[in-house]
Amino acid sequence: MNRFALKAVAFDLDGTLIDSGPDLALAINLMLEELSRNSFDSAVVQGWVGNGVEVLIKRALSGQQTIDPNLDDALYRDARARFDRLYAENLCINTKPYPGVSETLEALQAKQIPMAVVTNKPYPFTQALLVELGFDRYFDIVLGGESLPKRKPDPDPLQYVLEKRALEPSQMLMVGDSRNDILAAKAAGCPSYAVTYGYNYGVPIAQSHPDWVSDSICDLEKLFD
Ligand SMILES: O=C(O)COP(=O)(O)O
Ligand SMILES: [Mg+2]
Repeated sequence: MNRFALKAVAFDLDGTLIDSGPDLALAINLMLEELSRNSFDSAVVQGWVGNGVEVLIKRALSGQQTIDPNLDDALYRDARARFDRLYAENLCINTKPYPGVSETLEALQAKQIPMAVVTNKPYPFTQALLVELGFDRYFDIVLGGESLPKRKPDPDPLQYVLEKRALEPSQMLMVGDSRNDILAAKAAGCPSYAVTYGYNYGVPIAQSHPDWVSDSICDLEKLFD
């Protein structure tokens, strides 16, 4: 992979820039409680993060990673309304940036590297968290999981950013924690950098064959020297 071609970065959010899993699990368990359903260990719920809120809620209602094909749509819609309220109320209780994230964003901005957020998290939660954590000033493009008709692992959100920036796929690095990020990057033709600390359904991210894999986001900045 020719790192010298790199001119821009697209970052995943949950599990890459911020450890939002505990607050997502809290909101899911409060939602399940309101629906008089059993709650789950935070770690179990965090293992279901990565395909957006609809899939997360459907997994929670199914009680497992594989969504029950007979899940009632009215139940989902009721649960979604409850989750949206409960997560908005508990958005940033325990959510914090991973080590090295602030320094990396600062260093890339100093190098004038354009940065985008491409997340499967709904846009309103994404934007509110970026503002709350003081990260919104780093990103001129922020796409949520419901911003476009298709989300990661489809390449569409990355292609949208490439078009806006008039860049070739090889010029934009996708940075993520889950196989959906790496699949989206490969489908768009973008190189990918995976961090090992996020949420990837308990599977090592190296199995998705990113171009770079690291325990830390700090190594990323050196690719832009
Ligand atoms: O909300 C999710 O399911 C995951 O969000 P992410 O794409 O930022 O990891
Ligand atoms: Mg993620």
